[in-house]
Amino acid sequence: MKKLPGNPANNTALFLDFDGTLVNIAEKPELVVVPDDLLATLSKLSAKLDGALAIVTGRGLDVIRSFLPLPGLVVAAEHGALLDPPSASSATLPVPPAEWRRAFEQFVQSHPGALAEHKVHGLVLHFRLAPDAADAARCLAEELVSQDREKFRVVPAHAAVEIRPVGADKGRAVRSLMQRDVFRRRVPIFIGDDVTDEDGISACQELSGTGYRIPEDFDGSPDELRAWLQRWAGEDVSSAV
Ligand SMILES: O=P(O)(O)OC[C@H]1O[C@H](O[C@H]2O[C@H](CO)[C@@H](O)[C@H](O)[C@H]2O)[C@H](O)[C@@H](O)[C@@H]1O
Repeated sequence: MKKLPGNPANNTALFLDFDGTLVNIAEKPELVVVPDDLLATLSKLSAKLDGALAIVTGRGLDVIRSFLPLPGLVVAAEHGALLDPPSASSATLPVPPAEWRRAFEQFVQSHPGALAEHKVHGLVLHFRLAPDAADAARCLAEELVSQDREKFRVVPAHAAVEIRPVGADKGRAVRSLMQRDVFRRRVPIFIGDDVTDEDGISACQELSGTGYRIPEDFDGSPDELRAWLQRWAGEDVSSAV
């Protein structure tokens, strides 16, 4: 376990993952609960960091904006495939073929409890409520991606498997955001919980920053992270956790 900075420097650029990091994992993607005070904490921290705070998530852009409706909050959605505000130079990534979307829907029909999540550039097959379908879900994703490995890849997720464009990863998102005036010359910190967050942590380390992991550094608990963020934001956390 790394020692957490009690009071991180104000020249930090802070990159936060969403699911399993800012909010607890839920049985279905739409069931996550955003605690009442989280928006106020993020808003205060963003102001403290002069806007150098970004949410870097696998969620779709509209979805994350609906969970965190904070004007001016920088977001990298779909693992960095979509930046908001967008980059002038952002490359256009491919979208999955309609047949792949249909194949996921057919899978869901024949595997009760499984869920298909459709994003602009990616597709997720969730099996948290259908654990027996895990192997078949992974096989289907691999089979589809084998048709176009130049453009797409399969990425494991928490109780899910995702098809994602080659070139969409959280490290790329961090490097791109760090070139913006708001983030440039700051010390980046990435906080995440999952294998997809490792790209973001590595990018921060390359840029002389660091990363923290929920399992090791926050006792496996988004509650602990939120309390730490609240203290950093200057809030009273005595009754918050
Ligand atoms: O990058 P993140 O913000 O961590 O998003 C990763 C994926 O999170 C969501 O799925 C995961 O969380 C769900 C809600 O807790 C859970 O039900 C599911 O089992 C997890 O895999 C989201 O649905 C995906 O789109 C994100 O890529």
